[in-house]
Amino acid sequence: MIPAIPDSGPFLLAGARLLAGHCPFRGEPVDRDGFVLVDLLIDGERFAAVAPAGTAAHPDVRRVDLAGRIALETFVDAHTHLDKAHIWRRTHNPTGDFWGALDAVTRDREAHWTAQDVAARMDFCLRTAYAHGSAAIRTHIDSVGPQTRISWPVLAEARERWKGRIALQAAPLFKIESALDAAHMGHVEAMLDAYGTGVLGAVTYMVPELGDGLAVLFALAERKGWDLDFHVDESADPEARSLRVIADMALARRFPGRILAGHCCSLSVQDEDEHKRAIEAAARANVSVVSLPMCNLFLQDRHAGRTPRWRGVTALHELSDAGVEVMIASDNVRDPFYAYGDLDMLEVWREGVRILHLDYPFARWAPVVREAPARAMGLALDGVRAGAPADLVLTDARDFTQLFARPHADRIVLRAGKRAPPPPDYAELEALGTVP
Ligand SMILES: O=c1cc[nH]c(=O)[nH]1
Repeated sequence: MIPAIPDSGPFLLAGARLLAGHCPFRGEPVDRDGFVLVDLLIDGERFAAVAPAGTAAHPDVRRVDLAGRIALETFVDAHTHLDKAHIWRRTHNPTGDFWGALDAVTRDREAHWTAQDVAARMDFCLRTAYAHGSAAIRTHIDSVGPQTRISWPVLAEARERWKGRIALQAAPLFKIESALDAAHMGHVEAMLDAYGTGVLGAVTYMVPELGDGLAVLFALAERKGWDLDFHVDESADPEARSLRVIADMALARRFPGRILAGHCCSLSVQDEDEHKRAIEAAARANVSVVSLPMCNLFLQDRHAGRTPRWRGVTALHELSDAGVEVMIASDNVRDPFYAYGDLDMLEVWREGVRILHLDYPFARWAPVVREAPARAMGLALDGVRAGAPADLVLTDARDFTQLFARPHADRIVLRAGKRAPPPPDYAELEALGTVP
């Protein structure tokens, strides 16, 4: 059990196991998993000192002996859908596949997504993510028909309310064909101007309008100085090749912003030539890729009466080896696209390790839940160093297999030196009317 943490500082967390890459000093012994042992002095909201274990003796300060337990930095979740979350009991996915999800969400959105409904579910999500240790989140916002004008003000209000605790970004979500509809794009542009976070996006797949639709989005993003974030080739069809189309367009236009491509599932079922060409193009165009391992495992290769043979995830190792910035994220939570999940990046990491083999060595992949998504989102993170906010996720694990063997529901999330509240109770969802 993790020892009790004082309610107020100053206090010393002695003998914490911190990833060497997160440690502000060098020269201390690094263990087989890539951790160093450190002492962390916390005073008020900030770290007052970070020192090699055993060297920060403060006789007047309360000492908590972590005895080699792992202390992680907070997480960054670059791809979520806070506007859809927790609608499962109201509208489930009868087939469990992608098309069943799309149809169910459309029905639920048209019937229920008032500002109040979206705001309540979004706030539940943010409290959950905060409790699990996330400090930054990007959500996609379904921007279709009248929903566009309902959801964006809600997002802006949540963003303001969570400022300083969770950095919240958002990208609009609509089919790429809709980029050719001037009225639709007028609404999207107006909402992003008023309430957006400088990120434009859409869902891309192999429709005849793909090139023209992308050109509209690239041109708008260039004019506004926005980044781009796409849902790309979320499919088992090897002919789904929009990742390369996006990368080629970025190169041709010398796009100056950041581009994040989510899913890219079909990349891992393409023939060797196409697979290589797409990866090379993504690397040259500086397109980052976020894999959504839990949602892909749920939706992809699902056929009634047949056991799945494919994990559904993109070629993350090959992308990383080619120099593409790669990361993993939560994606959907208890909605028709994914029936489970809890905006818990430690769960995403644990499942990512298993589904995508993000181990051997574990530490090489640790940036996929923090540094890589932060770069893709353009965020500057405070690390563990004297003067920085005392933000940590304390666990009972002492090595990576202990970290990934258990869910660590007993973790202690420290934000600005104080223990974060636990995740909200599901009973709240009943009271919010999100459950029939
Ligand atoms: O919400 C969505 C939309 C598209 N694809 C997903 O995985 N989730």
